[in-house]
Amino acid sequence: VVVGILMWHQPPKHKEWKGAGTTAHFYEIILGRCYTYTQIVRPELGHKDCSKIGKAFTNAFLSKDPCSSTEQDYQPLMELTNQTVPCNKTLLWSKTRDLVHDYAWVQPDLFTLEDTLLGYMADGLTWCGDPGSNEMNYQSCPDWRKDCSNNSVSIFWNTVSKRFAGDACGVVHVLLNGSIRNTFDEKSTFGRVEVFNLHPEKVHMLQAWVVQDIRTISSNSCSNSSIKDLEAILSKRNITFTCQDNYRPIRLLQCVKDPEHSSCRSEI
Ligand SMILES: Nc1nc2c(c(=O)[nH]1)N1CN2[C@@H]2O[C@H](COP(=O)(O)OP(=O)(O)OC[C@H]3O[C@@H]1[C@H](O)[C@@H]3O)[C@@H](O)[C@H]2O
Repeated sequence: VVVGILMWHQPPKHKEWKGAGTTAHFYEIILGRCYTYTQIVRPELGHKDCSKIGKAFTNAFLSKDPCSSTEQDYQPLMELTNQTVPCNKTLLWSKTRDLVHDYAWVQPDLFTLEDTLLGYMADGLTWCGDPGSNEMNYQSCPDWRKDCSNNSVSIFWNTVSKRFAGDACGVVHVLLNGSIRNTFDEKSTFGRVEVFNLHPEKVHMLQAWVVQDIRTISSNSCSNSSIKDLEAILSKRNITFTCQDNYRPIRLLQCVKDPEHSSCRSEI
């Protein structure tokens, strides 16, 4: 009888992956973030059924192969979290995660994906399930490079990024990193998903702000060859492209963290 009870108590056997496992207390975190967002951060969004949204989120990946995740898996969740971003207020980014959120924090009328309900709920978390169990796999989840690219987390970000770009209108902004060789990376989510889901009949301009690390020598990174590639893609899609080097408000934000740097000493 003891052996039977011990066998019965065996934790579910999950497949071993090379990435970190589901974030501990995942369900409680997304539920709490949903209530925080809808009741405190953006109450103007109106009532959302957070328990339904939480269930739709976990149902998107529980008991499913975490290497065969699809956009379809996330459709019920997407339908419960529709949100309109005002025209001219969409802010995309690539390889500038920290700086873009510092800037969005001081410019609350701009929306990065994290400033929408789904992005706010999922930011920084990991999650995956397992076909052989109805439990989350807290031990490991697929790594994008070492296991598979169609994993639960990557497909989620592709799906929500696609809708976020598709919903944009007016002038869209993107914050790019002028300190790396591929300032515009065609393989990034911005380059692969968002650029191609902007609707030319709604979005007439994409304005790029290219920022460089404050310690690197400032050169005109808007003339970077990868930026020319971005311009070519957009002109084929009938979207005007403009580029601004070291946009002053963002430069000032960088100087907050590095006030003694020579380029920060000019009069404000
Ligand atoms: N927490 C967030 N993650 C992501 C957002 C996002 O908005 N929030 N993403 C993607 N994303 C995930 O971040 C890394 C790559 O970033 P990184 O290599 O720095 O840049 P990406 O262009 O791939 O992605 C940023 C772009 O896509 C949306 C957001 O609206 C930005 O305009 C990759 O795993 C993506 O799946």
